[in-house]
Amino acid sequence: MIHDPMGALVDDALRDSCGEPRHPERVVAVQDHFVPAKDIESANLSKRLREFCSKWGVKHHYDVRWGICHVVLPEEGHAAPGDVIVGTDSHMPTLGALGTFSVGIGATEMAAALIMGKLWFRVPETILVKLDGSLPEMVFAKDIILKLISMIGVDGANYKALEFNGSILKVMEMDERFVLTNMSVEAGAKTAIIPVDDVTLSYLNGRLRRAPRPEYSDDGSHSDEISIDVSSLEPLVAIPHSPANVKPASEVDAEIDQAFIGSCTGGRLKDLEVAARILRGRRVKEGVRLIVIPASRRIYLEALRRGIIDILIESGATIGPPSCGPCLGAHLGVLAEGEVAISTSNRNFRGRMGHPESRVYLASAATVAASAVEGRIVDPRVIA
Ligand SMILES: CC(C)[C@H](C(=O)O)[C@@H](O)C(=O)O
Ligand code: SF4
Repeated sequence: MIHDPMGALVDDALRDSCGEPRHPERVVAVQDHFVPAKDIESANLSKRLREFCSKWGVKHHYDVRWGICHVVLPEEGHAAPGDVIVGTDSHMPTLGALGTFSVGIGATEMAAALIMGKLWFRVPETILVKLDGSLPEMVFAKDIILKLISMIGVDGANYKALEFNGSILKVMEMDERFVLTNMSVEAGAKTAIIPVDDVTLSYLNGRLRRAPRPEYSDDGSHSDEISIDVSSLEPLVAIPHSPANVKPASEVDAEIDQAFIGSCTGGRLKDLEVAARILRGRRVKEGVRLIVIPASRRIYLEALRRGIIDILIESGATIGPPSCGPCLGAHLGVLAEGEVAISTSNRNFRGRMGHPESRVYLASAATVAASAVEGRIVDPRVIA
């Protein structure tokens, strides 16, 4: 997978190596970060990726409108259990929720992978993360993964694989599973995986382009094990400037300027649905900007059909086109100096969503929606 911010670099690296893609039919290109183009530089990047695709015969090219790569690949059937997938984005492990081995790589490695059709990896050790219990009201996968990151730290899983298992997975839908694998990266994980089960197979039904070949861990193959009883969790927030800096939402005291519901870990249908449940019949606080960006056009369409978008707009939200949007401070909601945002995205590093003196808090869609109503960070159970 190659996307718009990296396509030009991959093209340069290919040219420097005098090579060409061996299997263009295995390449997927997605225009998602700076779309629709926000300035001349991003327009040029998008153009370079388009030219790359036509030059090398890359047919799976998802241009402006399709959505974010980590959402589009699974939706369009490009991630099958057992696949080894590489992509020029750090959140590639998201696809591990479908039982793939998926990792992020740089442009030169991508050039090598394209030319050779293979890459070298050291097999990562696997930490088993056992999630048992039952999720309390208004507690979601985002709260579970924030809890895990706070327990092991931003380097706690460096070059390791995180495997999620336990009784909670049996009742966890795909939209939530992707949140766990996506944000494993924020704990340093090389990749993440969830064993393929009926939930995976029913999600894949009708989408897949090839037969699934699920792989399962051997007994005793994990280097470590972490258990979390999710019954004891409450809505959590990562406070600036680290995803490991986690506190209960009820203990955070912060007024907000902007609330963002979107990104590859917070713009799925489930997130929009949960937000609409809270925002129905309520108004976003005067002075707060609520920006909602469905992570793909399929999600956008489904949210329209279900009346979710109406509820969000009536509450005062602005809806943006499927893209990464403000997640990396690119466009559609960049923060000014001193501004504070709460966001369903995955990173709150200094300056991530705009000015270095802005502050970003991370939370579930429920916590973000409730905070938009109150104008300050709150535990969503106070208004749910
Ligand atoms: C721009 C891209 C290379 C980057 C990444 O690899 O993660 C982005 O998606 C991010 O989330 O910071
Ligand atoms: S939504 Fe954010 S985290 Fe995800 S790929 Fe885009 S910029 Fe990266």
